[in-house]
Amino acid sequence: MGKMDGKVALVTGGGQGIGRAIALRLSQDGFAVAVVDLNESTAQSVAGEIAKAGGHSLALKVDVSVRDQVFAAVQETAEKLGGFDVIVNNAGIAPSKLLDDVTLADFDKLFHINVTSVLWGMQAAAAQFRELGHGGKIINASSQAGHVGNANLGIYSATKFAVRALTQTAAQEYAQYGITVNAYCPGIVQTPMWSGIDKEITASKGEAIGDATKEFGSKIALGRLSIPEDVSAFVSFLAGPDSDYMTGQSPLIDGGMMFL
Ligand SMILES: NC(=O)C1=CN([C@@H]2O[C@H](COP(=O)(O)OP(=O)(O)OC[C@H]3O[C@@H](n4cnc5c(N)ncnc54)[C@H](O)[C@@H]3O)[C@@H](O)[C@H]2O)C=CC1
Ligand SMILES: CC(=O)C(C)=O
Repeated sequence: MGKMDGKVALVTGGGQGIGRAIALRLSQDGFAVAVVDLNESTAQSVAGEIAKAGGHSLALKVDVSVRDQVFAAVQETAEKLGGFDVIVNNAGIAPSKLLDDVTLADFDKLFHINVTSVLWGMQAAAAQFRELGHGGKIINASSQAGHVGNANLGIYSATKFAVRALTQTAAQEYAQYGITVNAYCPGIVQTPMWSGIDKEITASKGEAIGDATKEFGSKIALGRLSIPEDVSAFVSFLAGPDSDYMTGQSPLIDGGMMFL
């Protein structure tokens, strides 16, 4: 078993991609893990992987943009897994569009799923930590696109800047309760989300599928795209005791893409 035996974590968007890797890694670390996703079957499949490897898990179908559903998921997790110590607000979407083409419906959908959800997750986790009488860790998904505006992904970038703002504010407001709040900011991670972005951007420019990946990829100092496990290793650090003196931070895990 792992260093975090007896602790409980909830991971949103845990059914695939980065969230799946985080759920599996936190389980390896010893956490009991609630795998939360809008897609019930992928959440169940990841919970099944955890159980097969000898861990404890729970799959929950939740739309993270709906406050009551997020609060109910945190409560159910605490009751069924026997505590609550870490939330990873990872779920997100990344449709690409030029700014000129963005509608109010596009804007609202992106902000509700990528930002409002993080607010609900932080509120629900902080309330649960206080009810249980201890501190905890809140970990949010931002992006390199939360440090620099990305062409074709303008509103997505705005949501990820907003996640950094919420992370900094929550770190200040929740420190008095022993709660730390940090974010992770990956570059390109090879997941279904990134494949979708490449397809949309290349189609809009009349390029071949894969060209957007080549263009972004050529800027990575370490010479390779990242995989979900590059991110989950960092989230493991944020979820464990070695990050206890860190709060309000949103570091890049981008292979050196941002300083080139
Ligand atoms: N893949 C990449 O290159 C990067 C991703 N990120 C961020 O990392 C996070 C995870 O990304 P990926 O794993 O690549 O995405 P993905 O699209 O592969 O997986 C996202 C998961 O979130 C779930 N989800 C979407 N909307 C939901 C909702 N309303 N309620 C509950 N679950 C919902 C989906 O069903 C899916 O399982 C996102 O916040 C993303 O913005 C950040 C930087 C780079
Ligand atoms: C999707 C995303 O956040 C990227 C490519 O940084």
